[in-house]
Amino acid sequence: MADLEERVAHLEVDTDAESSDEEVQGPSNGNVKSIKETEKILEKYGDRINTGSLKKGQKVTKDKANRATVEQVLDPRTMRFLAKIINKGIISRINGCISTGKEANVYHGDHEDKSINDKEYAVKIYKTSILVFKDRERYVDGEFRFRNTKNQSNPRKMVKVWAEKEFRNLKRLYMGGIPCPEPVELRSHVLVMEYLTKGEAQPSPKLRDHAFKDTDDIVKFYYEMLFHMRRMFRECRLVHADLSEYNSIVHNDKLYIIDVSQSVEPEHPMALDFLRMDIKNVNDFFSRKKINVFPERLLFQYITESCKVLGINDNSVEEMRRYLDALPLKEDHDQDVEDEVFRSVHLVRSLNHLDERDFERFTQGSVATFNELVHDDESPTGSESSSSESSASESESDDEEEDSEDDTGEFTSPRSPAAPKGKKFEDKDEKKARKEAAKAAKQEKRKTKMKKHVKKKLINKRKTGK
Ligand SMILES: Nc1ncnc2c1ncn2[C@@H]1O[C@H](COP(=O)(O)OP(=O)(O)OP(=O)(O)O)[C@@H](O)[C@H]1O
Ligand SMILES: [Mg+2]
Repeated sequence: MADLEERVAHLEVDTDAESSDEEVQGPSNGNVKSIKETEKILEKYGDRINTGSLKKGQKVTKDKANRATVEQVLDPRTMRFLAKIINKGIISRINGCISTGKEANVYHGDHEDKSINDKEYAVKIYKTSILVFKDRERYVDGEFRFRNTKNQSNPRKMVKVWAEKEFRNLKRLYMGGIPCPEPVELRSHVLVMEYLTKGEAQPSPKLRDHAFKDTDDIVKFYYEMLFHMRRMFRECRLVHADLSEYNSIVHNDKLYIIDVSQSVEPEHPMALDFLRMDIKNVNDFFSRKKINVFPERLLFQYITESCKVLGINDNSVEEMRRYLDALPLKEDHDQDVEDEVFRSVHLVRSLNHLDERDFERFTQGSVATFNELVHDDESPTGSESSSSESSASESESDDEEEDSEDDTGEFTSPRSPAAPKGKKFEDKDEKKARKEAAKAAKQEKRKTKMKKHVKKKLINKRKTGK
């Protein structure tokens, strides 16, 4: 690990140097000096940069025509940052583009002289188009680490923050031992990282394009994905927030996580919503591969709960696997409804995050708190971790009545308060009377309880109404 720390520790984000540099030189203010400077850079590097799509075994072309395209694709500022990266000796050329996304383009870079450096790099260059920003704000707002990000409307500043977020998040994953491209260098909105390749400069496939050998192979990658999600949350304190088969790569038969620019810390106001969406996306992909997946609520608990609560040791993949093996799989579509309800619950982190407006609904048991939500009566830990946050449901449910839904369509917490200790000393008659009263209350409640088929219709209506 020391070697790992060394290799990553020196990676300090030196965007400050850039920003001053950028302020002085910024060609956007069109001063003559910077235009001349750009000319010089293009002169020197233009023919070593190929922005066309990367072909198998393609070498960089030297022709002038290529320079024209470079000028179109890479603006002068980007060229300047690229020149710095080349000057630093990390790469000596860009061989082609491996992906053009809505947020960024990813290029393949390496060193012509393999004796100097035989590594290959992915160079991710972020776009500054405003329209992408709308989408990004919600991932930066509420992030403690980026609380001082001012002028979010300034695309150049925002794109730098976005690239810095990805760089820092990648570092956390890399240090946390989660397979991901090693972060190498960040210059403003240009991020250099390890290139995951299957040879001949070709990128290793996304999970979506991986040719699974058999069902065991599919289950293996499903488990690996879940291990990574838990480790990201527990060790790296990150929720990916855009996890899917598009943002994971199968490299050397292992699952790698990429594209962590939007990842947030668990304290982010929407972290738990993002996590539930990640769980849904992962489950959707693997169920399309025809394997039984786990209920989303149980996965949410698996990813977020401490080792103590789950009774596992995170350092043992065996124990993490055994825990999952013991979880009940989703059998039928009924549980799709449960998943849908789980996802629609308005989730507050804990009672002290409860807004005034929610308090009313909480006392009626129609808002779940994070702890309550992930536990049910069966789980051994239910009483332990939620006693502090037990819901105020009016009566104890002795029998296995399934979670009921009140008329707001909200999910009422399945958790009933842990039986007070003193009960075992109460006398027989009193206990009998209490049970009678509880039964009567339950009958009463059952009359207004939403029938399963109605719940289903309600959910479907919501679905089609989308
Ligand atoms: N380090 C890498 N090694 C190999 N391939 C990579 C690497 N990083 C990214 N890629 C490839 O480039 C694609 C886009 O990368 P990424 O998802 O990080 O960018 P993006 O801006 O989110 O693009 P998109 O909008 O398409 O998701 C990935 O799906 C992957 O195929
Ligand atoms: Mg992506």
